[in-house]
Amino acid sequence: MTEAGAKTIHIDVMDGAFVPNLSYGPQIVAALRKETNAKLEVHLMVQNPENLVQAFIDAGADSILVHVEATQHIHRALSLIKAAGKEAGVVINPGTSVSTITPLLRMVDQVLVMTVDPGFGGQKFLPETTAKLDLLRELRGKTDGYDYKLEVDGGVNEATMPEVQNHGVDLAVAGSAVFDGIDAKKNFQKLAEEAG
Ligand SMILES: O=C(CO)[C@H](O)[C@H](O)COP(=O)(O)O
Repeated sequence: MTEAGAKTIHIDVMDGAFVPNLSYGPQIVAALRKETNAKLEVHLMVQNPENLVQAFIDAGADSILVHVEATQHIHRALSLIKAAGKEAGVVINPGTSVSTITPLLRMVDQVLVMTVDPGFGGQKFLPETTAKLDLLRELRGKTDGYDYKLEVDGGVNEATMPEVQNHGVDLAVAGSAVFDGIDAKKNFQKLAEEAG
């Protein structure tokens, strides 16, 4: 993917508890770190992410995203990431409103708005989530100290990319739109070209 021009690799970590699926741990991040200088963005879909952030920092993550729904100590999780000099992002599921994270917006580098319920690739984009992008952009525009990037994840493909771009996203995660089919490099380049 980096040969195709990808600057960031989004790594989905799932624990089989916060989401009904299981993926991998920090070893995969450490292995990738040895192979690439691309930005490694770790999306922790795990319960109590504050217990795991250090392991992913040690493995070489550049940025760590934690779900507000996954912990009673979201401020602690984000503080640990920031204290290590890494980028910190907060993630909200489709059923979570922006007001849940407003006390955190000053401390984050990124807000990831899930455009599907997390757990599986290949799901259908939920258009009702885009109102949150507008609100987050509006808040960022009018509030001193809000300096986060806006990101979406889930169901992003050639058909939905223009829609999320209309809502002003800075970053979009694409899974199946890139990796389904026979030529992931070509898929990525097509999507990146469309995004401009
Ligand atoms: O985090 C996810 C699943 O838990 C995302 O949905 C995934 O990263 C993107 O996959 P796709 O582009 O196929 O929807």
